[in-house]
Amino acid sequence: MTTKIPATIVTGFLGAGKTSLIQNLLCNARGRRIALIINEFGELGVDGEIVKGCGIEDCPEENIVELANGCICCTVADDFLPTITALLDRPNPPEHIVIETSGLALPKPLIRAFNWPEVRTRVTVDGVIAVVDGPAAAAGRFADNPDAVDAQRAADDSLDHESPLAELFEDQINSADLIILNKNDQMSPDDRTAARGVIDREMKRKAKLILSSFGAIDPDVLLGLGAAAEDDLDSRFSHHELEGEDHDHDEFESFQIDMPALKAPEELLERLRPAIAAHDILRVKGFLDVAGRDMRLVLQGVGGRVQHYYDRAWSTDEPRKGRLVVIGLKGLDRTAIEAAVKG
Ligand SMILES: Nc1nc2c(ncn2[C@@H]2O[C@H](COP(=O)(O)OP(=O)(O)OP(=O)(O)O)[C@@H](O)[C@H]2O)c(=O)[nH]1
Repeated sequence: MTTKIPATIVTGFLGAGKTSLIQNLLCNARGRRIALIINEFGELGVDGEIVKGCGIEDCPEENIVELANGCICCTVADDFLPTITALLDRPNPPEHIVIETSGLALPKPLIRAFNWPEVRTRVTVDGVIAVVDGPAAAAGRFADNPDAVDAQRAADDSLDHESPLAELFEDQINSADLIILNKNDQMSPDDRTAARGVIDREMKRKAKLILSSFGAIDPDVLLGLGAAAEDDLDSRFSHHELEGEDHDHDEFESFQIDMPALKAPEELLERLRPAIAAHDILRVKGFLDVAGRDMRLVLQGVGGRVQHYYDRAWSTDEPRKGRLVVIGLKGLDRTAIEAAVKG
């Protein structure tokens, strides 16, 4: 009998901390040969670039495969299956595969893909890990707006739609074998109770919950769950399945802004923060060129929280191009946002 290669699926909403958790996992892999498949919603592969920028010894660049520009759940057959098959066919295949789904992806179609004949005999889903942005959950970001739901039902009582964020949250945590309540450093005891309350309310199956900051969790806890999730699909509730699995992310959109060189990061932050609030931008991330600095500036915005840091020197063979990806609910005013951010 051949042993199947274990695969771990990491899900969770935009900015919850999936990449941070995976970065920590790879840094502490202790010699395990892990391959990483990263999927992003925007065209620009930011997460893959960030992980590669860490130069983790145990995870050479060829072990990081990016699937940008779309959600893995919608491109399973075209993108995901060929990618994983190519990894398995390598002369020296990985010992473990980690898949970071985009923050907008539904995990269930991806888990289901592990039942495809060409994959089923060779890989098993060792576990689905859902990362939750603790402060956002505590603040009610993923809860339904009861007034909006009631108004929708009043207009059409066949509708049972929750907010897109609430639906995704429910689908993601109900697919999980392990839930990571992240950003613990930003939560008060009351926040922690509130965030746990939101999760408990939405959970329809049992999953262990662990608190973390920056996803710093021992790999032995994350890997080796032995869940075989592909055999256990029925216990993993999904809204979109009830609706016929048709899911084209039409509730969300993303676009890219090419940014000129900045004089200093602060000038951008002063423009960005009000733009995020005014346009209810869910996520901004990317790289920036700061005049007179040899280092590339990484910018990360999750809701109203914006962070920035220099991650590595620009290499001589790459253009010093600033680019930001902006993600929000459908209907973003691209022109106004671009004008506000560029200044
Ligand atoms: N304070 C704090 N910040 C965190 C924590 N985890 C992640 N972050 C920050 O939150 C931002 C988003 O983190 P990522 O790890 O990129 O989140 P993600 O889920 O991969 O984001 P997407 O891929 O865009 O969906 C970054 O600025 C992180 O540094 C945490 O535990 N505490």
